[in-house]
Amino acid sequence: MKHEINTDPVLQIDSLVKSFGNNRVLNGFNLKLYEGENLVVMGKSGSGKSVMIKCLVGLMHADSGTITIRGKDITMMRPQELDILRTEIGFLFQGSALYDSMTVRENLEFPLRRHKERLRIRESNINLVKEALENVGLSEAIDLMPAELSGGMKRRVALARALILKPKIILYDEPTTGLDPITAKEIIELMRTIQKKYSTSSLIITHDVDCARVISNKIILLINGVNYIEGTYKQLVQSTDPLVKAFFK
Ligand SMILES: Nc1ncnc2c1ncn2[C@@H]1O[C@H](COP(=O)(O)OP(=O)(O)OP(=O)(O)O)[C@@H](O)[C@H]1O
Repeated sequence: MKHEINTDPVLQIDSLVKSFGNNRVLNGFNLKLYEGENLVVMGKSGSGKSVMIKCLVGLMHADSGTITIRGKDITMMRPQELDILRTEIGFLFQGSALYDSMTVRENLEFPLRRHKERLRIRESNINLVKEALENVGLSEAIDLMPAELSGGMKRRVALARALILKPKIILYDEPTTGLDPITAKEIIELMRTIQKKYSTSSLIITHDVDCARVISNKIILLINGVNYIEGTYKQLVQSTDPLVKAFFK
């Protein structure tokens, strides 16, 4: 792992607390994502992974704690500032979330239209769209509608859209859910290729042990609202703790 020496995390969560009534979902959760790292967060269904992601992208307010992205505390940010910071982060959500009424090309142009000028990106939209589709091996799909794509192709297009503004951080929320094992492997390979090509830092939420094994530099298990344990896949898989073992059966 190439980090933790003389570098600040690109993304840091400190003592995050979030309750819904009496249900304390996050109870002092911490996370540090370093440059070029693939950090996987695993947790059982209902453990608070989505709540953590929602706090991270500003869709939900935490009760307490701080979230720092590239040195800026987002919990103190106004919506406009947050919108700008979001352009530095690519998101790949569960279910791909493409706009069904737009072609692949229009789906990819969407973030460009919103942010290109402010980001001072000079390249033409079409070149950026072509480059992004090339990166995910789908150049030929440029004029198709989402309904004409398979689940794996949709995930690739969503990944191309997440990459089009060349973000330094990518958040993957269940990137392989709903895909057959072969397509899931292809997506994992693609995530690795992209990480190498653009030196992105990735935070990956997944249930998929195979995905965690292949892609992670480090894994955090979110249990009872806290980082129950952190370590490499090798370290965690050797744990004798029944709570940890349950993840790697
Ligand atoms: N808006 C909300 N209002 C009330 N409770 C909520 C809300 N959002 C989430 N919760 C609760 O927070 C807990 C964690 O939910 P969350 O969706 O983060 O789990 P998860 O780890 O992402 O699960 P999964 O792996 O199934 O997606 C659950 O008990 C859920 O009921």
